[in-house]
Amino acid sequence: MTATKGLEGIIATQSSISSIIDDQLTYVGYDIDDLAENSSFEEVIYLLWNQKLPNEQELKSLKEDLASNMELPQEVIDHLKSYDLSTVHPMAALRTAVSMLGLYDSEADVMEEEANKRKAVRLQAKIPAIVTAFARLRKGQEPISPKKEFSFATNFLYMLNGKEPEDIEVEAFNKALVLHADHELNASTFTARVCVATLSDVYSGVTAAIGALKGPLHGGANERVMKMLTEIGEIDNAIPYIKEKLENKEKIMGMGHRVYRKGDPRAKFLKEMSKELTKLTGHSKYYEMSIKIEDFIKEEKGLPANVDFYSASVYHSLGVDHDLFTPIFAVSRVSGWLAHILEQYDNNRLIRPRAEYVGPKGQAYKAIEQR
Ligand SMILES: CC(=O)SCCNC(=O)CCNC(=O)[C@H](O)C(C)(C)COP(=O)(O)OP(=O)(O)OC[C@H]1O[C@@H](n2cnc3c(N)ncnc32)[C@H](O)[C@@H]1OP(=O)(O)O
Ligand SMILES: O=C([O-])CC(=O)C(=O)O
Repeated sequence: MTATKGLEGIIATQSSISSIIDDQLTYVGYDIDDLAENSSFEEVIYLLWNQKLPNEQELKSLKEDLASNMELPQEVIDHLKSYDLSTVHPMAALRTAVSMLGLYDSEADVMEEEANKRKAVRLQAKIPAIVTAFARLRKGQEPISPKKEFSFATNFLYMLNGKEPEDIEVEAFNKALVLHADHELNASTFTARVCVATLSDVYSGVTAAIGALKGPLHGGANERVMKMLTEIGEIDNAIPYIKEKLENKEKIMGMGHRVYRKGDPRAKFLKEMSKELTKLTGHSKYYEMSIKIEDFIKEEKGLPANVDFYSASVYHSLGVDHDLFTPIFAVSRVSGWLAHILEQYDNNRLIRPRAEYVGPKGQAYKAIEQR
């Protein structure tokens, strides 16, 4: 038995949800380019959970279910208020609040398929409510209730900012949600599947996945991309800054990917949005800097930009606090986690790989006074 570091290239499960073949991403066989251009995030949620696109009635019903499940238990809001809001990272708050939601769901441990689907709707609806409630509470503002007539993307921006968003903001945010929704067996999705394969509950699976997404090598990279762009400050500083990082063997956030070698098909959409939105909001320098960094890293290291790279300047242009970038990733990716959790339950077997033992062998126990 020999271990493959980071399980690179290992096929760990079969799945009908999304695929990456020759650097192209599909959700249930639909090309991501097609979905990014045409679909609403709600359609994508339906697609991932049901392996088919919804008809008008099915979509209407899902939209109503989501909008009517966004209210949070008062206990969760009170709990958020009890944190030290000036220091707690929103991903840590989200991880804890999602775990807490399970305490107030009477079906939390009911393992029937229909009950799991109902919990999926509740989690998909309540995660944006947690993120926006946290964001408002730490600014001394009260959480805002969603509006039933609003789309998912509109409601998120409305609950965050307290005003109805512009069409261009909704369009960009909807597209970002579609692009981040699922990605085969990425680290957080794998975490969710490992967790529920023990027949643990949906809340445990999603809580575990949030923990995995939080790390800087995964979803946490988007916040760090913005930190990098802010530190660089001016376009002319970009290349010297990156050269120094590379000399110090530091990784450039938002660059590289375990699966994509030539390029991430989602990045072009985010790049285009970044160009448009940064221009509109007077933040073009972040787009210009990003281009320089992308070209330089491609040339020097042969590494492409990943989904986190241009999403940073997109969210910045939408006026989102930088530490909310990864929670926003979770708002979208939970749709994929839930699809994978349902798929795992549907054809479950405990996930339990082996380790190649490389430690010492044949040691004789010594009494403590002889060590
Ligand atoms: C939504 C997502 O999760 S997308 C990924 C988000 N993460 C990031 O953007 C963080 C930065 N990127 C990375 O750390 C990596 O590219 C990963 C973790 C995403 C993928 O990594 P892997 O394919 O496993 O590559 P690994 O980390 O083993 O690196 C292989 C080589 O490429 C280099 N490399 C990989 N990514 C980068 C990077 N972003 N900057 C500089 N060098 C890099 C490594 O230093 C290493 O070089 P070496 O062989 O000379 O030591
Ligand atoms: O797939 C991965 O390794 C990382 C990820 O989640 C993504 O790119 O969306």
